[in-house]
Amino acid sequence: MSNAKPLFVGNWKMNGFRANLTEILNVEESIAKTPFHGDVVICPPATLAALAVDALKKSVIQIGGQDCHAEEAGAFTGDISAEKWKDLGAGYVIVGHSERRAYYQEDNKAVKAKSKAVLRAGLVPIICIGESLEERKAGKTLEIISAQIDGCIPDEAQSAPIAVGYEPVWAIGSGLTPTLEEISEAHKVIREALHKKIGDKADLTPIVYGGSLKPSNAKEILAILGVDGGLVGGASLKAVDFLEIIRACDQ
Ligand SMILES: O=C(CO)COP(=O)(O)O
Repeated sequence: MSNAKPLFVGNWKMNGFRANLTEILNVEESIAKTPFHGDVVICPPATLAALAVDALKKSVIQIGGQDCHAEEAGAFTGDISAEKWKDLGAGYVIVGHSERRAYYQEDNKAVKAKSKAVLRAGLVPIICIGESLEERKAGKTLEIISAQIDGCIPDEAQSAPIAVGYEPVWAIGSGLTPTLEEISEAHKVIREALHKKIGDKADLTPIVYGGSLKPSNAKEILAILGVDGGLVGGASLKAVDFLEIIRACDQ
């Protein structure tokens, strides 16, 4: 942890059906009772987002988008702008996820434009960064993640809240995670790079870890200084597992 408010994000990706929302509702009460003073966000597929906002209206769980278009509106078939997420009642939007970078060729410049759009709409961007396996093997991890922070964080972040997700690409969905020392080192470097971009506000910005985070490894990873929560994929689809990860946070 750092001085930032803890944040847990369940990124369902292109998974889940209505039934999964019912499951979340069933454990929502437990999340509310958990002695944890952070934010909990679920980012379901767009088809479930409106249902999720309604179902979770009175709950402590907020809804987020998984991506957005950089423009406010227009002829962009299939896309969703940050303003649409805001209109729906979402509080957050994930931008720059490695799957978007890999499958839709989104580079740091595109991620910066999307981050700007989310801030323009008055929402919190969860800006994702992380090295590939090749970059880690070549000893370039710290250099890459610093450059991603430098390239993705817009000036507007100096005066509005953001969150950063550190997700080593090779750890996503693989069951593999970096060592605790490697995670600690990465978060330290990310915070330093953030300082250069947004000054002391970096100390209050949640930097969350993602990549094969699950109930069995959550406690040790969340105990690392500078890890302010989790960005959870697979394990967030099982509400009880997501709850257990949140409970592993010592706040
Ligand atoms: O990509 C992720 C969350 O955005 C992490 O996915 P997993 O938790 O399934 O590894």
